[in-house]
Amino acid sequence: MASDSDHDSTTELLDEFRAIIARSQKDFLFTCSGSLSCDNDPKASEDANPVKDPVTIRWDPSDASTPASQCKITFPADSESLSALIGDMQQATFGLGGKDVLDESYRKALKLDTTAFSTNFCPYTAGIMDTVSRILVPSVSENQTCIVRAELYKLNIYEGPSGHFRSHVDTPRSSSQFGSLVVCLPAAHSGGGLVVSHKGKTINFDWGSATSPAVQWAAFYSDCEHEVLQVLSGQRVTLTYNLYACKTSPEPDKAVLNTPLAKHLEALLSNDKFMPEGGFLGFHAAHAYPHSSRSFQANTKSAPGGVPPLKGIDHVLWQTATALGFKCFLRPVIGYEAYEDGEDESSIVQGIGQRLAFDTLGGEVECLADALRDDYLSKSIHPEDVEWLNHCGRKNQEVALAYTAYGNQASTEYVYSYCAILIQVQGQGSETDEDSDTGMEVEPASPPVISSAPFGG
Ligand SMILES: O=C(O)CCC(=O)C(=O)O
Ligand SMILES: [Fe+2]
Repeated sequence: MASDSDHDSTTELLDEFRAIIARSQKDFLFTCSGSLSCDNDPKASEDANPVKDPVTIRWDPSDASTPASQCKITFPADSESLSALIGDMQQATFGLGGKDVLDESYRKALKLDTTAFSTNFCPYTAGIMDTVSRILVPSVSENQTCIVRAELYKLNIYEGPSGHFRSHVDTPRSSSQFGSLVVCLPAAHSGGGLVVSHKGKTINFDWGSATSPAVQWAAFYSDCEHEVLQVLSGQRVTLTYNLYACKTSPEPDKAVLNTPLAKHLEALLSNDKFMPEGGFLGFHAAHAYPHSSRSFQANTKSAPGGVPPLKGIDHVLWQTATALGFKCFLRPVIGYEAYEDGEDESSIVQGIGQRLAFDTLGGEVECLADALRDDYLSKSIHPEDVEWLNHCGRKNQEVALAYTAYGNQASTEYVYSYCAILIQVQGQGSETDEDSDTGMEVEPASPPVISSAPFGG
């Protein structure tokens, strides 16, 4: 039996580790940005001015008799030259509860799909993807390669005086999508700031206030809420891209073991007085992750229960625990209504789902939590059996599984899930048998590998 002093020493270790996690969490960025000058200064070096050729867009005219020469625009562009393009664009919709909706009070913007336009702008040659990989796709060791891919999604124009897009998250197109990239082309406008928020922090990218022509951009984790404020005048022209990541090596990154976080986690987990009966050390993930249906996964090559690319502190904690030899699970945290025996009033309690993919994902967001609860909550572990490193940080009602109520596209295949990372502690007396019943489905291979990246949606 554990004595009082054993208990005190493990409590102290656990509290220290909680403090380290809380501090580290603040260090992680959720967005990055840049500006590429379009001043054609012949003296500027290529590094300082990577957008050498003017950015050009060519598009399909809505009237087939319009000559191709009139369906081309070069940036920086003024209102007059943008008018032909604007005339050939359609109103942009957004996703709400699995349906595409046109509602100008929520989103007023024009769009062209990638089937209807092409551009010479390339985020790789412009150096944007290097910055995005460095900042948003956390470090991988030399023996790990990570493929980061940007897929052009839309051309949008938000026009003054009323273009805007209210708060939403970007609908995940596959479990390997981690982010979104917005590239704002040089065209005069005012207002229209892109405001990105995460855990109480907010950043406003106000591209309309640039004093000289530039291609300005921002990338962010696509589960972060964001909005386009009202454009007051002019035209705000953007290219949007979906960002995908795929780690190709199953090796945990040993470099993470040199951090204070790793030293403390090791001290805690190697202390045989800590959770002597075994159990789980849990962390309410800083980010939400795509939750997909098994039938959808069966049709793609992504493995059921596969772990999506983790973001920020979530990635670091996972890497650290796996590099220390512990098994980790990424699981949805579900809020559901429960009735106490003999009570008439229900209360919202949290449950941990058995896996991050389930059988009956439908279009109706409301059905999702119910379906999940019925599908596998009964078999899963209870949150009270977990030693938590942090609080959930959301009001109980918001712990609901999916929150793509407002997305930028309708989806019935992927929604985001609030998640927990669970680190399995074996305990002294507990079985070490791989097949011991944890109440959890085992991940394939060594997460966070995605064995075959389902690039694209
Ligand atoms: O134009 C922007 O800055 C962002 C647009 C956006 O959020 C979207 O298309 O989903
Ligand atoms: Fe968006």
